[in-house]
Order: sequence, then C-alpha cells, then structure tokens
Amino acid sequence: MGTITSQVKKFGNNGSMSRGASAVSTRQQQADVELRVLLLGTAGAGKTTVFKQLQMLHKSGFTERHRLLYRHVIYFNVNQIFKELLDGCVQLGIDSSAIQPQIAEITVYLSKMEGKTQTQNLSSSHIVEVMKDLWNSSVLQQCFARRNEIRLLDSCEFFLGELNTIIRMGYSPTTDDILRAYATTIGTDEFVFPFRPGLEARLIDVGGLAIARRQWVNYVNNLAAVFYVCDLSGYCRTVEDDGVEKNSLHHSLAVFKEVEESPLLKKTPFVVLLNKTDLFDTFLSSLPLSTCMPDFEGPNDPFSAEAFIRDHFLAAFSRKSAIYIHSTSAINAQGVEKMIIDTMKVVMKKMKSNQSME
Ligand SMILES: Nc1nc2c(ncn2[C@@H]2O[C@H](COP(=O)(O)OP(=O)(O)OP(=O)(O)O)[C@@H](O)[C@H]2O)c(=O)[nH]1
Ligand SMILES: [Mg+2]
Repeated sequence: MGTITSQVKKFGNNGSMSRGASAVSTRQQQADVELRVLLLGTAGAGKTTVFKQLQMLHKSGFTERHRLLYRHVIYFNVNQIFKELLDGCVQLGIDSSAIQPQIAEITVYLSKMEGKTQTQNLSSSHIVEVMKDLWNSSVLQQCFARRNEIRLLDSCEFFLGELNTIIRMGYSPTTDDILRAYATTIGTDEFVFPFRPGLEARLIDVGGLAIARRQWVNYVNNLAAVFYVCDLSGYCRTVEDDGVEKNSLHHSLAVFKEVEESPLLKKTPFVVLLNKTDLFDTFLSSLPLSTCMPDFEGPNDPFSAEAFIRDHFLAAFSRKSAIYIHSTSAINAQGVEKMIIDTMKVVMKKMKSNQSME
C-alpha cells in the first residue's frame, strides 16, 4: 500500500522528490506563521465533512456558487443510491425484477437533472412519487435493512427522506444537505482560519483512496498535528481498496499504523477522530462488535464497543503521550469546531512543555 512509509522508502528522505519537494519547501516557509493541520484517513471516513464544518463556520456559511455545485453532487448521489440499492438486491439475492422499469426511469431523469441549470424546467412531481414508492417498497426496504452487506452511501436514508425538497426546480442545498453530500476528494483542499490572536491554522484535506494516499507524503512536513479520521461504523462493512475487499475498520487501523510508523511523522502529535458515532450506534444495536473483532467480549453497548476500538488505536501508536482520541459525528455542526480548537490547544501546550524540557 503506497502510503507515507512506502513513499519515504521509495524516494528517500533527502528532499530529492522534484515536484513534491518544492511544494513542501513552500509549506515549510508558511509554517513559521501558521499551524498546519493535516486530515488523514481512509476513503469515506469523514475528512471532508470535518473540513466543511470548519470552512462553513469561518466563512459564515456556503456561498450560492458552492450550493449550486453541491446540487449536482447531490443529484449524482441520489442516482448512485438507487443504483447501489439495485446492485445490492442482486448481491443479496432479493428479486428486483418488478422495480427495474422504475429504476431505469429514475436514472434517466436524474442524469438530466445533474446537468440542468436553475432556470431550465423539468417537471418533477411524477418522478418524486415514483422514487418515494420505490424507496418504500418491500424490495428496497429489505435491501436497506441489510445495508452493511452492500456498498451504499451513508446518506441514503437522509436524501431519500428529503425527495420532495431535493427533486424540484430552484432547489438550493441546505447546509445539512451539503454535509451529507459525498464526492471523493481528488487532490487537496486547504483552508486557513484564525486559531488565536496572531496565529492562524491551515487545515489540509486530502483524499483517502489508495491512489490519493500515495500523495500524502507531500503534505507531512512541519505539521502541528495530524487528525486521523476513522469511520467507526465500518466495523461491520467492507470496502474495496486497490482492488482488494477489506473490512473497513481493520483497513482504517492498518493505514493508521502505516502512517504512525512514518519517520516523517515521528514528532507529530496525532488526534484520532472516531467518527460516525450515529451510524455506529445504529449498527451496534443489531450487529455485535464481535462480528469484526472476535476478541471483544462485550457488553455490546456503544460505550464499551467504542472504548475497545479506542484501545486498538492506542495499541497501534508507539508514542503514548502524543495521541488524543475523540468521538465525533461530523454531520452534526455542534461541537466539531470546538473539539478541534480545544484539542489543538492541548496539543500546543504539550508541545511547548516538551520543548522546554529538551
Ligand atoms: N451519518 C454520518 N455520515 C457521515 C459522518 N461523517 C461523514 N459522513 C458522510 O460520509 C460520507 C463521506 O464523507 P467525506 O467527509 O466526504 O469522506 P472523506 O474522508 O473526505 O472521503 P474521501 O475524500 O473519499 O477520502 C459523506 O456522505 C458524509 O456526509 C457522520 O458522522 N455520520
Ligand atoms: Mg474527502
């Protein structure tokens, strides 16, 4: 897996990477006046959602241009959800022949919507009813009940519960809609916000797919902290990574271990965000944690299960004094920013006291 450790091995640690090296040296200069914080984690863990939360708070919401861009992502997501549910039926052996025509109709409609501008008209009332009936059909509900066994966007229930609002002309996504939208990050996104008077923080969001992880090495110099985002609800789900099917939580722990072992990050404090606590709690009520972690002896409540996963992250980290672990649900505005700022303050204080002891 080409993450930071293997990249260091591949290129050596002597600054000889041509494009990467110049990018890093620019960032080193910036680091004198700002704290650089890098968001890492596997694909879909919630990095961009955390990033959006901070961006939104500091820019007083999203601009109309932003909202319009997200409108396309959301139509794409709804389209994808129906396709995934249909694929899920096939995978789970649920007979979906009766709903094929409606799915085809929805796909054609949403593909048109993805490309439409606000002013062009496309009648929606009929298709919304088709979508709602389909979503409430026993075929799709049976499939949804086993959603941990199939590939399905986390925002399925949210978007399909909002069809009346979303599938209409003039739709402008709300902040909640934007936080629920998913487009995998290609490249990076950066955002600067005031950390305290006279000091700014730069939050850097990168992609978590295998191909994007190969670029992480370009962003690791002079970091004040790494925020590693883990999708807790992945304990009962699988992901495909570099063509290999893996348990999502085991995959997240493996990538974490690889990052933690990177010589370039040996002095960087880590903050682990155990994310998607809302989904974790829901899955846990019917699927015990022991299905993925046989060593877990219970009780199977969210508190004990989370503590067990937390211990796995602690065990995977060699510098016990430089790791902080928090639980989050990044779709909920309350608390994400405060948690990040408060944690950063603790990290900074710790770094200062370490430096004065050296
Ligand atoms: N229910 C729920 N959904 C979440 C939470 N955090 C993120 N999501 C959803 O998970 C999906 C993926 O989130 P992103 O933040 O885009 O994931 P990412 O880590 O940036 O993924 P990549 O860019 O592919 O690496 C989005 O649909 C989010 O709305 C959470 O706490 N609860
Ligand atoms: Mg992302």
